[in-house]
Amino acid sequence: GAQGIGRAVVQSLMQSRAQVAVVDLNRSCGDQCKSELDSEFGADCSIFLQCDVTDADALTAAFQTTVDRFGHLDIVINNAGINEKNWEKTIQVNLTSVIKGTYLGLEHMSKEYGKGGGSIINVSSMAAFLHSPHQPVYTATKHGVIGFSRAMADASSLGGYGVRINVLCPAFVDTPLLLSVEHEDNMGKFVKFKDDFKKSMNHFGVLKPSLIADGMMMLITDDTIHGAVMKITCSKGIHFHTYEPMST
Ligand SMILES: NC(=O)C1=CN([C@@H]2O[C@H](COP(=O)(O)OP(=O)(O)OC[C@H]3O[C@@H](n4cnc5c(N)ncnc54)[C@H](O)[C@@H]3O)[C@@H](O)[C@H]2O)C=CC1
Ligand SMILES: CCCCC/C=C\C=C\C(=O)C/C=C\C/C=C\CCCC(=O)O
Repeated sequence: GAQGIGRAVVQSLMQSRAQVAVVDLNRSCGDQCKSELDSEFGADCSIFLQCDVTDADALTAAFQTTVDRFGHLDIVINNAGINEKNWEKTIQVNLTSVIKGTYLGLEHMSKEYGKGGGSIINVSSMAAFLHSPHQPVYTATKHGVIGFSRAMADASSLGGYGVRINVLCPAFVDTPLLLSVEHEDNMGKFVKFKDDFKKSMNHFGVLKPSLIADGMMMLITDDTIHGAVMKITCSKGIHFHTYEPMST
């Protein structure tokens, strides 16, 4: 992502000397991000690929271009997310593309395909632990990201893929996405709940994108973390969700 949480994560990755492909639909935002990265880190360390993640062929090509440019892939972050009145599109971006991005990441990193392993982080939300009236379809997609990612993490363990798969669930973060709550195009009929949504933001507080990047770097660098669901909130900071063990 060229803005918001994605932009903060790119900054942290590049400060850690990673080479990064920034994939985003928004060309002007991507060009600005690339020019900032070139000034700070040099032009060879990043590429910007304009791509709609819901276009399966374009996403496949973006992965291939990244591997062609940098030689191999170690980390995939499926971060794109929207909240739109067009709820089917919301599902395509927030869930279907996360699944596609995970499968493509595995094609390029899994030992099953003779590759060297890696790390995939899928971005969900604390909305997956609430059932607020402001965003039913957005909430459903974020539940879906957790279910899919945990199941794929188990598949990776069982199949010896050598790929860690984790989920990151932020509470409210100060990014342009929060502004969507004001717009009927985004909220549809739920726009009438916007004041309630803002009350919830005031109650729970709003996080800085840099803290989400810190959590992301923890998931990337700690190779003991696999199948985990990281939550980041104002009250508890970076912590992990705990699940009841399955009955035997
Ligand atoms: N901001 C918040 O309060 C929270 C955000 N999240 C999640 O974090 C992720 C990032 O969100 P933010 O940075 O806040 O949003 P943002 O709106 O600032 O950035 C999202 C980026 O995704 C890109 N994008 C949207 N549709 C795309 C598509 N079809 N193909 C490619 N790129 C596309 C946008 O151009 C934008 O650069 C999302 O998955 C969001 O659901 C989770 C919890 C809280
Ligand atoms: C109203 C729809 C807008 C959807 C897109 C905008 C914002 C997205 C926000 C989130 O994903 C986060 C949503 C809900 C969780 C927020 C806070 C919970 C904190 C719980 C706690 O601190 O214990």
